[in-house]
Amino acid sequence: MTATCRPRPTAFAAFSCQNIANRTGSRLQLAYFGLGSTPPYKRWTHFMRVNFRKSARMEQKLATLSDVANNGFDFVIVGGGTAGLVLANRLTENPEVSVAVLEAGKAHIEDPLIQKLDGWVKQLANPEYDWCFPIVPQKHAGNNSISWSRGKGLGGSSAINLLGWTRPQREDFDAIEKLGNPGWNFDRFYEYSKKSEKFVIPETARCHKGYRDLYEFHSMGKDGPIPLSFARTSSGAEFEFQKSLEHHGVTTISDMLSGDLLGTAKIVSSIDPASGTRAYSASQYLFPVLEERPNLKVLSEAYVTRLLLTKDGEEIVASAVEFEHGGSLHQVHASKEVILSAGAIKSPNILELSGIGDREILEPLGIPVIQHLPAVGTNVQEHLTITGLVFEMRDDIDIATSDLMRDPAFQSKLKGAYPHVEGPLSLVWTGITYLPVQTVSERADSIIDMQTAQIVKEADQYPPGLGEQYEMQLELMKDAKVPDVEYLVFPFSLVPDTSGKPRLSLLPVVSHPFSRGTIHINSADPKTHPTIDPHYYEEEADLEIMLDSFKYARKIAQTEPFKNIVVAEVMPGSNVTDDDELRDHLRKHFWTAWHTVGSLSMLPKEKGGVVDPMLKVYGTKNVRVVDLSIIPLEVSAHTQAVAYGIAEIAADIIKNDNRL
Ligand SMILES: Cc1cc2nc3c(=O)[nH]c(=O)nc-3n(C[C@H](O)[C@H](O)[C@H](O)COP(=O)(O)OP(=O)(O)OC[C@H]3O[C@@H](n4cnc5c(N)ncnc54)[C@H](O)[C@@H]3O)c2cc1C
Repeated sequence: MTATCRPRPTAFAAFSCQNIANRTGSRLQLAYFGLGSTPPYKRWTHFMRVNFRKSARMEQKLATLSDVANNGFDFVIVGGGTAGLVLANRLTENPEVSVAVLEAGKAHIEDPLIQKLDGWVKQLANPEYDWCFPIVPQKHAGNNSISWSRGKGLGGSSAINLLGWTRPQREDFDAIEKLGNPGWNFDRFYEYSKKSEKFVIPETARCHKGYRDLYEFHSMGKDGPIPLSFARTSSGAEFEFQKSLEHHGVTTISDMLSGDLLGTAKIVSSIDPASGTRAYSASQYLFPVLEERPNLKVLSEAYVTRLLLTKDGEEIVASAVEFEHGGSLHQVHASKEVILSAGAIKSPNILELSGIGDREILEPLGIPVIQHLPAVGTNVQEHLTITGLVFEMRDDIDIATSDLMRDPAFQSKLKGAYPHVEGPLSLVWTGITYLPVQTVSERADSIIDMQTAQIVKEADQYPPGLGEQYEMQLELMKDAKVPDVEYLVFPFSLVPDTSGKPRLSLLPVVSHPFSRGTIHINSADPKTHPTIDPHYYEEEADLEIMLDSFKYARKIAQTEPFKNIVVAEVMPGSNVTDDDELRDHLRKHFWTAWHTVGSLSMLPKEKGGVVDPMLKVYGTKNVRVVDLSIIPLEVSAHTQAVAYGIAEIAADIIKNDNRL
C-alpha cells in the first residue's frame, strides 16, 4: 500500500481496519475508521432530510386499495420481497404489461433501520420487520428451538439480511440441472445473476491488488441495479483468521464469485458505496422506477390469504388473488398469471390454503383439495450453523468488535477525539471461508461411507426422488473441489452477553445438510404461523460434519496469528474437549443461516417436484413460483444473489412464454 492510498480524514476506511491500524497504531483511529458506514454528522443529517422528502414522494406513488381491489392486471405477484420486486421491475419494462404486487408488510420507505448497516440488529425479532417464525422443538437437538427471521415489508429478506453477497459453487448449481431441470445450470445462472450486479470498486481499494483483479478481470456484473462493493468497515480479526488458515494450507482468494468458492476471502457486500447504505430489492429495483411506471401497482400491508382457483378441463386456473387490507378481504384479478414470491416459508402456505397440497394435511383443516400435490412444503433444507464458538478478544490491540464499538464509554471517547463524527458502529460481517469436508475432517471418508450405508438401508422409506438427491449430494461431498463447510467470522457474540468484554464468534456452517424438513399450515386461518420442522441433525452425518468443522475452527483459532488476538475461548471453553460433550453443545446451540430452500422444489413431478423448469406449479395453467422455495438442493452460497438470479431468469421465461 502506498502513501496515496491513505484515506483522507473525512473519508471512510475502504477495506481493512487492520491495514489502517497497521499504519496508525491507535485504537481510537481504528475505531473512527470502523465507523465508516455512518456518515459524518452533517452528511447524515442532510441525508435524512433528503430521505424524508423522497419518502413522502414515494409513499404517494405506492398503490392505494382502490388502485388494486377488484381491478384486473396481466400479472399479480404475491410478495414484494427480493425476487418479487425484481420480477415486477422486469415485467413492467414493457409499458403494455400491467402488474400488481401485494406485500403483506409495510413499505418502510427510506427507513433508517433498513438503510443503516447495523439496523438489522434492531430489525430481528421486531414484528414490524421480521416474521419471526417459530420452529418446533428439535427432536434430534435436545428439543431446543429457535425462531427463523424473514423480512416483512417491501424488499423482504433483502431489507433485513446481513449484506453478504456470494454466488453458488458451479457444481452445486449444475446438480440442479442434473436432477431433471434442463437449463438450470451454473452457466445460465451466472449470466443472469450478473444482470442484477453493479460492482463498484471502492476508491481506496484500487490500491489493493486482490480487489483490483476481482474488478478488472473477473466475475461480477457491472451494469445491474444492485451496487456491490467491499464494505468500508471490518473488524480486522478476519484477516488474522485468514492468515492462520494459510498456515494450514488454505488459500486466500480475491474472487469468490466465479463459481469456485474454495478458500478464504473478504466477502463482497450489498452496500451502496456512494451513500454507505443497504442496497436491497426495493431501493434498487422498485423505488427508482415507480414514479415512471403507471403499469406497476404496489400495495403494501396487503396480506394474501389464498389464490382463487377454478378448473379449465384438466388444468387449474388462478383467476384472482384474495388478500386482506385494512381488516377486510378483497380480490384482485389476473388475466395472465399469478406468481408466488412470498419466500420459501410462506409460498407453500399460500398454495396449501388455496387447495394445492397434500390431501392428508388439507382435508382435516377443512380446505377443499383442488389438487393433491403431496410434495408441497416438503424437501425443506436449511444451512445448519451454531452460535456456540465464542472468544474474548484482546482489547489492547487494533481489532474492533461490535461489543467494543457499542460501549458508550468508548463511543464518548471517540466523540471527544472526532467531534464531527456521529452515530453508532456499523461493523459488518466480512470474513468468509469455504472448505471441503476433506480439509476439515480426518474422518471424511468414513462419514461418507456411514451416510452411504444409511442411504442404502433406508432407501425404500424415502419419498420419491430423495434417493437421487442424496446420491448427488454424496458425489458433491466426494469431490474435494466442492465446498461442504463454511466459516463466518462475526465481530460479536450471537449469544447474549453482558460481560462488556469484546467478543467474536466463529460460525461453522454445514453447506449441504442431509436432513430434510417440512413447512405446513396447521390451520385454515391464513394468519396462523405454519408448523416449521427443519429436522436439524436428523441425519447423523450433519452432526458429525458439524463436530469436525467445529474442531477445525478451534484448531485455526489456536494457530498464530489469530491465537495472539484472543484472550480465551469463552464458549464452550477450551476445557470442553470430549466428543460427546461437544455433540451436546452443538445440539444446544444450533442456529439458522436463514437460507431455507426446497419447500416448492423444482423437480420432475414423480420425483417430488412442485414446479417444472418453467417454474409452473404442476397441474396449473398459470401459477408460477419465483423465489427460493424452488431450489431443490441446498447450495453452498448465501442465498440473496440466488433469489435475485432466479427472478432475473424467471422474468425472461415469463416474457417468452407470454410472447411479451
Ligand atoms: C436475517 C437474515 C440474514 C440474511 N443474511 C444474508 C446474507 O448476508 N447474504 C445473503 O446472500 N443472504 C442472506 N440472507 C438470505 C436472503 O436474504 C434470502 O434468502 C432472500 O432474500 C430470499 O428472497 P425471497 O425472494 O425468496 O424471499 P423474501 O425476500 O423473504 O420475500 C418474501 C416476501 O413475501 C412477503 N409475504 C410473505 N407472505 C405474504 C403474504 N401472505 N402476502 C403478501 N406478502 C407476503 C414477505 O413479507 C416478503 O416481503 C439472510 C436472510 C435473513 C432473514
